[in-house]
Amino acid sequence: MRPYVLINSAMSADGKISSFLRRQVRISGSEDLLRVERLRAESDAVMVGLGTVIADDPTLRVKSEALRSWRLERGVPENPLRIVADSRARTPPEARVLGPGCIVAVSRYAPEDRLKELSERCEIAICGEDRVDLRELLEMLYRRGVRRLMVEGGGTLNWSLIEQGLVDEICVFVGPMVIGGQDAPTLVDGRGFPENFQRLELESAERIDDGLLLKWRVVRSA
Ligand SMILES: NC(=O)C1=CN([C@@H]2O[C@H](COP(=O)(O)OP(=O)(O)OC[C@H]3O[C@@H](n4cnc5c(N)ncnc54)[C@H](OP(=O)(O)O)[C@@H]3O)[C@@H](O)[C@H]2O)C=CC1
Ligand SMILES: Nc1nc(O)c(N)c(N[C@@H]2O[C@H](COP(=O)(O)O)[C@@H](O)[C@H]2O)n1
Repeated sequence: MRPYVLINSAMSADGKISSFLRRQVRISGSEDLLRVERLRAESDAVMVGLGTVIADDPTLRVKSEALRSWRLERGVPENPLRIVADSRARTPPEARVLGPGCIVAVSRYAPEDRLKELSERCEIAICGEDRVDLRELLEMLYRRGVRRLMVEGGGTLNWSLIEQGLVDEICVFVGPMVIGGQDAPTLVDGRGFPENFQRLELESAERIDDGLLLKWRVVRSA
């Protein structure tokens, strides 16, 4: 058993989630950021890959005091669990995502000294031989009570999850800009499907913040 998995992302009109500099680009408008904040608050855990930690240094916490109180009233911690997929335990010790409530998922390939240092700042979960085994990780999270997992990118992690059939829903805010660049990260990177592309079913399309919020359901092949 695994949690319900929702990818949330913001991309430019040309499908980029950042520029070729791979630094955080503000694509969402204020209304979309509020929506993302609510999605975080409604999730049991929020996950990113190491690439996003290095590029964006996200907190992955719920910033709104009202939403944190809303969670507490429901008997859950102020913030969802924060998960980083990081096969070789390269998360910088000063990364803002670390601290109580953070799990760094590593592979058995992760060096002992890095694990020792990181384990002072977060919980470590070992899943997979040379790369984080995402299915194993999701099953472990389910056993720990995670029923709804929000994935906040980037394109490499999104690809692995989609390729392995581990995603249920994709929410994308398409912002009013062109970023361009053949090396700029896109919503889904990785190797890509040569054929038999992952099919999606459009659930809704809504105009917000001078952009478009698209919600897609991932179609399971029979
Ligand atoms: N606009 C938006 O909504 C968002 C934009 N971004 C942007 O995306 C860019 C970062 O993208 P990207 O580098 O792809 O980052 P990811 O967050 O996808 O992290 C990728 C890394 O995760 C690690 N990882 C561990 N296990 C796996 C696995 N099974 N499958 C895939 N990856 C795994 C890998 O490192 P290792 O092999 O060492 O484990 C991999 O290099 C930045 O520019 C950031 O600003 C990011 C999030 C949202
Ligand atoms: N929804 C959304 N819109 C954008 O324009 C973005 N650049 C991102 N990036 C994601 O948001 C995370 C920031 O997290 P914190 O607010 O610092 O906790 C970042 O890591 C990306 O996942 N998202």
